[in-house]
Amino acid sequence: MPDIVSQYRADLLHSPERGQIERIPDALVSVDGDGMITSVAQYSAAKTTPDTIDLRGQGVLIPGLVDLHIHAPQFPQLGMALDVPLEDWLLRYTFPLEARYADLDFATEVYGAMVRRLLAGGTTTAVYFATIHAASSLRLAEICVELGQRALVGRVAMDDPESCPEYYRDADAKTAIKDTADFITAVRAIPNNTLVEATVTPRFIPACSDEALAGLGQLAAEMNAPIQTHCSESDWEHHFVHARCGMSDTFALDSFGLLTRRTVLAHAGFIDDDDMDLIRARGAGIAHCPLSNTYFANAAFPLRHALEKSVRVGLGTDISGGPSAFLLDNARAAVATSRMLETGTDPSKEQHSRGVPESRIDFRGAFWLATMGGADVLDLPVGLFAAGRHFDAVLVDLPDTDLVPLSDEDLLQAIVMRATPADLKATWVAGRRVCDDQ
Ligand SMILES: Nc1nc2[nH]cnc2c(=O)[nH]1
Repeated sequence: MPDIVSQYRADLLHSPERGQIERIPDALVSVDGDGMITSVAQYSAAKTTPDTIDLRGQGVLIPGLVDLHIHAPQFPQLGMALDVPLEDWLLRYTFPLEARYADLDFATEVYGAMVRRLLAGGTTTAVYFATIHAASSLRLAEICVELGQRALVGRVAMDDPESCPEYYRDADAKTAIKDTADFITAVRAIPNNTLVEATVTPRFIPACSDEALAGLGQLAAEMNAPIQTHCSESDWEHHFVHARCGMSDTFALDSFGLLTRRTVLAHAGFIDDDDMDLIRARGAGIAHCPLSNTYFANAAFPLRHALEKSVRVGLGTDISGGPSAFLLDNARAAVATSRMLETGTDPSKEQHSRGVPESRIDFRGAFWLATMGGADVLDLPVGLFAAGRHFDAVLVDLPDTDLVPLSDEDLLQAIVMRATPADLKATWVAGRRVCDDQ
């Protein structure tokens, strides 16, 4: 095992179990040359080196945030074009923007700016959809390696001429599958790449032919690759798949070999109990994107029900279906939408018939989703300060927290509910400080 190369003296705040938080004041975190935590101890009891980095008085250290769903090419339209339904949005705004990534210079500029912005916002692990373009999708993976962000990156497959415009689609199913295989091989060949993995990425069932979906399922199995796609996102999408496949997205994806332990399903707002049981049985996970769902989903994802059925769930910003690149905006939106689902929203209805009882989560659950929940979906050893986990961390210095004494719970609630990117003072991924200008 590599020797200890860094030690951090800091106040730690993390969530080992859903619903629980743990604060370790004045801790010493030891990290080896691979960026792996070797021990977490009380400072007074620990053996230190003279170079220990003392973060006391500069804020509290939380685990890095895990964003399970980002459309990297949509970063330039963040906060825009949210006034139309999903199916119009794709055709009017999003496909024309994504088509521009045939231009490698444009891709390099946008992807560099975006990865820097996300690191400054504490996103240490990101799951990206890129575009259909092999070269610029590879450039995104290279930029993540260079700037030090842990990531899963997918070259998007979409070949169905019925739903994808001629100017932006794969020529046919064979091209979609071959370009995906070549992309995975190319990402695996990036020099010094310990951070980025390539995914098989059928955009969603409506954009792909059956031949492409089946071929991509087979490819994922052959190359042991992770998979990401959209699932039961909106009324339109959910009914489209039922009409075409005669079953839900979940069952259809499974029939194509696309529902595995390594699958991340974005949104999943319309999944029912049978879908949840199948998702749990296959071990797939869900990227819950509450801000995006507000605009495109037509309903609130039954988050707590899914968690109580032991479905693995984390959070996604869904840039740019959601208007914020900051994952904690989605953590607080997850709290808000779960409470609206529980209470209901139509005041003309009686209280007892207005909502779905026992739907709410609180700030503890939201913090867990943003850290450990995402780590769990990806089976990555991040999300927690413990030996054997990567040192992916964020230093948060929330203003005005010294005006009255705060309990650990108060401090965490304040971070989850009101921190902004400006309150994040440093970000580390695998022991490397990746953000100097916060
Ligand atoms: N939110 C969202 N849903 C999709 N479904 C298919 N493509 C997309 C996309 O880019 N964003």
